[in-house]
Amino acid sequence: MALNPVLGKLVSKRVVLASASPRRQEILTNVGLRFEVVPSWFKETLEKSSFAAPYEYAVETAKQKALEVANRMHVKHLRTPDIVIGADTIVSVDEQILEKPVDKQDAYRMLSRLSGKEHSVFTGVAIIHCSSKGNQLETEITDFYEETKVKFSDLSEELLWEYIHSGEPMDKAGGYGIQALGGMLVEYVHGDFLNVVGFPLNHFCKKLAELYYPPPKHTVQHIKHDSIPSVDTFENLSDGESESSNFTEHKGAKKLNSSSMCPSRPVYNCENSSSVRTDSMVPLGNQNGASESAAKLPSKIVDLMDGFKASKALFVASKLKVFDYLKTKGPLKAVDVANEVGTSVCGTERLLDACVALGLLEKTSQGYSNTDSANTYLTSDGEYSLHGYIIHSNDHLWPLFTNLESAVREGSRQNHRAFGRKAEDLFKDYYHSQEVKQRFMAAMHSIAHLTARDVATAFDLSQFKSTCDLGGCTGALAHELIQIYPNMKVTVFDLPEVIANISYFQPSEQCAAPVTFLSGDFFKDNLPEADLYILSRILHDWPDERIHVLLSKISAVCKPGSALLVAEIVLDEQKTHPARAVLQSLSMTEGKQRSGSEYKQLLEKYGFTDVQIKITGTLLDAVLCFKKNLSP
Ligand SMILES: O=c1[nH]cc([C@@H]2O[C@H](COP(=O)(O)OP(=O)(O)OP(=O)(O)O)[C@@H](O)[C@H]2O)c(=O)[nH]1
Repeated sequence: MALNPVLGKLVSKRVVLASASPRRQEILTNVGLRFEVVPSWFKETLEKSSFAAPYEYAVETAKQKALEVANRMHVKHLRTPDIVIGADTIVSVDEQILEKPVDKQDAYRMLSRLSGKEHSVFTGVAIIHCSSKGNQLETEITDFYEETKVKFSDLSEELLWEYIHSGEPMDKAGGYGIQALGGMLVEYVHGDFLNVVGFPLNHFCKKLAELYYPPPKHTVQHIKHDSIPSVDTFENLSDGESESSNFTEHKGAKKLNSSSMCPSRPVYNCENSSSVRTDSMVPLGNQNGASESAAKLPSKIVDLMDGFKASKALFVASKLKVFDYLKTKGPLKAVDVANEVGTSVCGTERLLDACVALGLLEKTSQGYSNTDSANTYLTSDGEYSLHGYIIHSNDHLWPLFTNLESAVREGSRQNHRAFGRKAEDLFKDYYHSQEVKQRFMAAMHSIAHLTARDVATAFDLSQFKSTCDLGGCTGALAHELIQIYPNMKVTVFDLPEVIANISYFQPSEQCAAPVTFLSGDFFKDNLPEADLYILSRILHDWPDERIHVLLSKISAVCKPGSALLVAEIVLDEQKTHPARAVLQSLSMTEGKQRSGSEYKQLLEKYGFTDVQIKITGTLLDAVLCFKKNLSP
């Protein structure tokens, strides 16, 4: 399925997501959908026992959430949205519906019920197309649901309470978040993972494709608005239901006026996870008079045009420590954030709204708060904080990239233009100013910490008893190695100026076998003895002459059978992917990014054999090679 054209159909429309769920916002933002967030005020209080099946409850709740927002926006004389999307996620186990726990005891009740069993997660979704006729809101509703089966392991009391005390269960259906710590409870998932997280993206795209690219006319089964629905799509409407506006909706499955907002017993059967109304809909592409042959929006190019604004919004919010304040004090109104960070209220409000649009923050009537990923990655003390690298990107890379045109024209680094200092002084700069040095170390630490597990586990390194991480900076990778290979002794070898500043970055709990830090210059000084040497994110930075010095030294000190692990982004053979590596090259360091065959060739030149390359699919790939045994 070509996704972009489907989502592209929504580009010119005012799309509203009637949900406060940061996960839903993130899932839709990630695929490039542009939308406003207007959380629904609909209370999830429909009588569960009146629904024949749990998914009917989820679909009806999703619909009522979306209708409440559509109606509110219309009544308030705001511009009526074109499309409102509502969703509701529930867990069903032993014929019970579980929603979000109200407190820790409730979370305990839910999780212990799920322990050791398979359950179903249903997300109901409603897509409401709105239009205004006179003063009346008219809506066309498409709804569907998706089911995913999830099985939990047996959960011990201790694990259960530890998980509950993490706070994660509280805003999540069934009391767990499969995308985070809750993932550890799960034995298997059958079906759409994102459906469990809160939004069945795949089914949603298929639904949009059905709506916007209907099958050729002769295959469409038109249902006349006044026709009697067929028995397999509608349940008996006569059991006590009057012919209310809801009845009209279900009978005709088309137009609703705004008075049909009240939830009432569902009267239709949404079997087969697809709305009974869909087939009867007019192809929407033609509704606003928009021609099908109109130029398709080049969403990728539009995103690239806006990309720098998005990056800068992230950088500025990070620099102002917005995410830190919101983590400890949120939700906060724009004026409170402005007071905390000492900025203008109007500027801050725009910045915060931009962060919401980018999926970094969420906005509710109480104010702005962090999304889960902002707490993890954007706060300066987040578990996998990228704060250091973001500040480095703003303060160092941004000025360099501002001069990219000159860099390309001249084929050289632009430090002199960006910072008034020559490129050769780069490292002197880093280590002479305490502030710049710490910023640089924080940047290196954040990436090293985030990638440490991928690098440490790319190959089984348990055979190596001693490892030396050359240029290992704060020891983020070294600490991870010790965690994974408890028998390994790890030394970090780096410049004295670096080693003098590592204390801030050490993990709080003391590891049983601590990392050894040794000062030295790997171009000049003797290297410590080790079975395994590591060069993580080093080679791409240096010119060939320096690499020659370094690899010759490592090769000389390596005993036969010892190994070298190189962690870098490995380019494809065309040297155009991954984009991160190619874009990094634009900063015009004297070093270069290499393909797998180039690394192989380079390492073999220095006496290493059996070169194995592991493309991890994450931020860093790994290359392992062994020092050749001497010929007999
Ligand atoms: O594994 C996961 N399961 C569920 C979730 C999140 O749980 C909630 C479900 O609640 P609901 O559908 O009622 O949605 P709300 O968050 O209340 O937002 P609305 O404004 O749309 O009502 C949902 O946020 C899921 O994302 C999860 O994160 N992981």
